[in-house]
Amino acid sequence: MTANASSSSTKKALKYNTIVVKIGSSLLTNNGKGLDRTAIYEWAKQIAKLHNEGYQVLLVSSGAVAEGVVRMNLEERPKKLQALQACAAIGQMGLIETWWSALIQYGVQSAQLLLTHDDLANRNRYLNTASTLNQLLEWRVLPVINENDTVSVDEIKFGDNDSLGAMVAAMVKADLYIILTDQQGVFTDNPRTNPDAKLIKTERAMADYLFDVAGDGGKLGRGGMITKIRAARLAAMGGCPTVIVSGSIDNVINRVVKGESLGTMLTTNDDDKRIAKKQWLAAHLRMAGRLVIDDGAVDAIIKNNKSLLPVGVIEVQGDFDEGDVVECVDKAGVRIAVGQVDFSSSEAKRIARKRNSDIEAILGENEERHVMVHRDNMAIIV
Ligand SMILES: Nc1ncnc2c1ncn2[C@@H]1O[C@H](COP(=O)(O)OP(=O)(O)O)[C@@H](O)[C@H]1O
Ligand SMILES: N[C@@H](CCC(=O)OP(=O)(O)O)C(=O)O
Repeated sequence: MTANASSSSTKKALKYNTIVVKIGSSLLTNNGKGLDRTAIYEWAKQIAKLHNEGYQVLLVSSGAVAEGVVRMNLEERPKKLQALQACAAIGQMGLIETWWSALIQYGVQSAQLLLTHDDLANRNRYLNTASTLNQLLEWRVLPVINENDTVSVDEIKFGDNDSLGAMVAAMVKADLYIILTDQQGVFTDNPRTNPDAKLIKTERAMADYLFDVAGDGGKLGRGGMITKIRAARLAAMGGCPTVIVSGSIDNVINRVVKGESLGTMLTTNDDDKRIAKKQWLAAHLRMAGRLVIDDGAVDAIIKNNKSLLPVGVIEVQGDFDEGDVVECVDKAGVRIAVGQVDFSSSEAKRIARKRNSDIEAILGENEERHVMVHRDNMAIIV
């Protein structure tokens, strides 16, 4: 991300440059009585301080539905999707108005971004979103992000803001993702039901046992600890560590950013990045296209852990861009792998079955790409 010129000298000394802070419904809402404005003003103060010190802070804020429920005097969170969406539309007004008023007190201008999963999965929309975010950060405007609940249905929704925050962290190459919640961090069991549960201070985001200890959320939030662990893994894929911590601790955001050990730190390293990427690919539901590959390519991928080269591609199906996730199937149509393709579908069609030495002649001089799907960007399925 582009740094603000005036703050670049400060930034060099900072441990973290770009930070995504996510605040969940269970914290933002005053025990079901609408937005906790006092708490929001307190977090705004902390965030503004970091922003004014030269950090790039992005905020992912839940709370729209919970605020909508209160504004409509409903007894409880509705079950029907359209009523939830309507509540979100009502509550989002209050949410963004509160954040704007709180941040502007400290001279921090803010902007609202409402995103869906599709906006980040579709390459064109991803690039548009990324360039808007870039422009806002360059102007030193603080993005306040929530899911676009109006258009979110199963297929295109994040379902929880924990993963939305992680995707944003990956997009801006954040160096820290902070999830504020209503517990001290991740415990060895749900602390609501087990008073003997112990706080986990630090762990690899990819540690599998975390899924065994993480349970569901409370009444107002939805995802619970499971979605936070999943989100930390998504962030890990981009090399970004996650801290899950209580939003009620005094000056918590600044203290975590300054390196104090609070809550649970979920770390990542290069190996974990690779594992997380492969898991993310394997979990991908919507394929942008399909590459039919020959037997030699199947062997190279499965037995020899090689990348897929254009020469092994028999047929290219679908309309996709460079970087999209496609499936690789054998001649019988059996899925062998999924991966991020290095060429658009129109380019891929022109170089299918061609040797690497022919690619420059087909796609133009100085063409440096020669791998259809790199093994680091591929998850083997069989
Ligand atoms: N192992 C665990 N450690 C901590 N909290 C847990 C654990 N398992 C389940 N939880 C639950 O997750 C809740 C936080 O998730 P959630 O209610 O979705 O909050 P938010 O609105 O902040 O996203 C906690 O209140 C707690 O009841
Ligand atoms: N977009 C929804 C977010 C719901 C949600 O995921 O909440 P949480 O699990 O508390 O972060 C809202 O603003 O109400």
